[in-house]
Amino acid sequence: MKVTVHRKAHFNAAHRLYRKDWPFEKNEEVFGKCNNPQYHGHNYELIASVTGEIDQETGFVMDVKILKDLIKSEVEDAFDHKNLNEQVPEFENLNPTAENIAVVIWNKLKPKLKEDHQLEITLYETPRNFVTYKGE
Ligand SMILES: Nc1nc2c(c(=O)[nH]1)N=C([C@H](O)[C@H](O)COP(=O)(O)OP(=O)(O)OP(=O)(O)O)CN2
Ligand SMILES: [Zn+2]
Repeated sequence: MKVTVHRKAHFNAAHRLYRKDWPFEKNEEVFGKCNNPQYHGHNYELIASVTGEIDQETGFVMDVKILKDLIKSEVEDAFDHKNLNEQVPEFENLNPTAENIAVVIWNKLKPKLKEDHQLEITLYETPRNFVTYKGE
């Protein structure tokens, strides 16, 4: 019997959507206002969902306090109040779209979980735009 534990978190970050190897005009055509060199920010809302068997002794799939601390050390400390393009090494050559941010978060958290735990990341970039990634 598998159960999923969810933990919500948030971080604020600035970004610009563009490719360094494209001319400004092409970035403008593809990414529009998100290509503004002045950057813009989002209040990202994150949901990390861990699925696994309930431990019969503790009754936990995973202690949520441990998940909370992992999200803080791996995501919030790294991304909160940062310029993703300029200050977060993972995005030096990776466009910080919601899709790519979700994959980066999954890659940071998954190795910290038990091997038989599945992880799904839900990332809201705005209240109406969100992505999900579960490592497939
Ligand atoms: N597939 C993606 N498309 C877009 C992404 C993304 O990460 N993945 N990101 C952006 C922009 O960064 C930004 O999120 C879009 O802002 P905006 O269009 O203003 O979003 P809103 O939800 O505020 O827009 P409403 O029209 O008010 O719903 C663009 N595309
Ligand atoms: Zn944006």
